[in-house]
Amino acid sequence: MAAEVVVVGSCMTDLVSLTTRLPKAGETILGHKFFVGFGGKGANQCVQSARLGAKTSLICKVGNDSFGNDYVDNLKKNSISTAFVGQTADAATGTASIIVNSEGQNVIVIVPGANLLLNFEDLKRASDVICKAKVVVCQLEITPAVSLEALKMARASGVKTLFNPAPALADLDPQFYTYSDIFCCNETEGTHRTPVSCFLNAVRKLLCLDYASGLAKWCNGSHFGAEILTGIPVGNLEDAEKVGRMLLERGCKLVIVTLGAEGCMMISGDEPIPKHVPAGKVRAVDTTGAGDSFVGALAFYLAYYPKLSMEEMIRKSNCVASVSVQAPGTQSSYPYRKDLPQDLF
Ligand SMILES: Nc1ncnc2c1ncn2[C@@H]1O[C@H](COP(=O)(O)OP(=O)(O)OP(=O)(O)O)[C@@H](O)[C@H]1O
Ligand SMILES: [K+]
Repeated sequence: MAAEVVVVGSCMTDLVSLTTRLPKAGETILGHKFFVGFGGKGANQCVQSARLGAKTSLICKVGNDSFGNDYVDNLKKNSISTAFVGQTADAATGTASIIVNSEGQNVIVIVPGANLLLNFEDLKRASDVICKAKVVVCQLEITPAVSLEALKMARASGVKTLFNPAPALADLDPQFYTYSDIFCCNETEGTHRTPVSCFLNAVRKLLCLDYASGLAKWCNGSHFGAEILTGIPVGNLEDAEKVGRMLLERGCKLVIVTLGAEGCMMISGDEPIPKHVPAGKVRAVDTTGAGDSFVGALAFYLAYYPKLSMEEMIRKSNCVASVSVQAPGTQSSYPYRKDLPQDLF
């Protein structure tokens, strides 16, 4: 049976070492803890969608190495089709190597590796699954031209396209706006949290195994945002509305700006008056990966509950993402359908 939600995107292995201080150039120091986690925006979003019950397929590329093998196992454990997960001998599985000291400072090296080898040929091979999907979801952690091509293939078959422009590119190809049915970006870092507070929350929960990819994005400044796309810093709802209008003018049909604890702002050509869809009040322990939880949930609702209003889909996706912020880590914090209030389904 065809997958209803198809994600074309990244897989990253997070390699995290905790030390008391950061090493100087040429120095060797001892760390006190090491852990490995599963990350990458494409995989994260696909995992959240699958955990809500969506039939999913991830189109991605990992290395022909132990990290790649482990990642394929992780996807299978989440009931995701790996029919179009390529393994290449030409690059290693994408990694984020992160060293964090006890003050929360870090050094990070991201090697996208195999993610950047996902190519047009791979999409062609998967064209049947892309064209039969209900929703195709893309981000920017693979070669942007490949994401754009996937959106075009989906659009040509009348498949709904959900695009999450993360991490942000200042010079995003304008075709991304016109080929996105739903363009879902976050605000730029607001006052509701900082990378360091986000990180400290995560470290307090040392049991977490896979927060690092998200952390890496916060800390290396590649965290995408409405601000990077439009030049407008989003500090409040009005700013978010301005950003939404600007993105609509660039050709998007519907724009969602996620606002952390404040939920989301949505605006569309059909409903040009911006609408705030608040999230419920929860005690957040680690917001890492919330954006991917939201996008994965939205893809699920678009595919399985197409008759719901967009506002209702966003409200439900807010509920799912707000559960993820109450647990440490990224994929490890994503809820399963059985653990959620059944009125979400
Ligand atoms: N503190 C919070 N309380 C409740 N819900 C939250 C909170 N933080 C995030 N969320 C939910 O998660 C969604 C996405 O959050 P956010 O806007 O922070 O995305 P993001 O910046 O892409 O996150 P990240 O980069 O950490 O994955 C929000 O729209 C909301 O539904
Ligand atoms: K989390």
